[in-house]
Amino acid sequence: MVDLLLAVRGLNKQFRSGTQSVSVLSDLSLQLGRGESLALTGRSGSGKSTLLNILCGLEKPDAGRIQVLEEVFDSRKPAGSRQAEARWAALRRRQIGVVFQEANLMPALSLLDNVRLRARLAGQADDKCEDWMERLGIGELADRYPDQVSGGQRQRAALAMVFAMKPALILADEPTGSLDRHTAEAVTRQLFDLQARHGCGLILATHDAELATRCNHHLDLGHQPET
Ligand SMILES: Nc1ncnc2c1ncn2[C@@H]1O[C@H](COP(=O)(O)OP(=O)(O)OP(=O)(O)O)[C@@H](O)[C@H]1O
Repeated sequence: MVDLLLAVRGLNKQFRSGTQSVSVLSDLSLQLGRGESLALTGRSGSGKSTLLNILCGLEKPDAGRIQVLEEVFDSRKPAGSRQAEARWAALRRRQIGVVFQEANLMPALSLLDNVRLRARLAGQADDKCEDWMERLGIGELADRYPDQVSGGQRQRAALAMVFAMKPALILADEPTGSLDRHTAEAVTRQLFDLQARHGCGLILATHDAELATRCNHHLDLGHQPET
């Protein structure tokens, strides 16, 4: 039996703008085991990024229950919101690695120091950071600062940060979205290779149908109601 990493039940999320209410996620449930991968697909605006944000605690659902490892967040039994935020922050520091569209790099640190910092914050050794950067094809850019490299290179640095922290779960929003085909293929290989070696879970949002077929599971958010 697969060891469960993530279990989501009855997730609902609406956004309100003025008098209008837009339902983005409606009664959504999913499960992910250790070592499993899930592709989130769906038209633009179908809620992929919103779901990823909820799964790492950066966005609050209106209703639903989320279990990540041993931590449970249940809208019916709201703990103090500060306490819940602290538990989410601890998960993001050590267990959940996020690669979002806007790479989260510290502008005052070189790419390598960004990766090293991420490893240390997660309680990992930082001696493999240069190696991760090499494997992602940005080894030569180690001493550059985030504003001295391209968007795709920043995205790969963000991936190196996630690899260095050795999380239990990786959440990636269009991880190859700004890369050319050749680089995207190399980065994808590293991502799946890491996942297989460390047995972590992977959820990725993508518009790339071929990338989605490489995952164990596939969830199409396109059918979610719009209003
Ligand atoms: N803070 C917000 N306030 C109001 N509406 C929002 C907010 N964030 C997202 N939305 C809306 O929620 C819907 C889902 O957005 P989301 O970014 O999750 O979609 P997506 O599937 O990731 O899109 P894409 O493929 O274009 O990245 C969209 O209609 C978006 O406009």
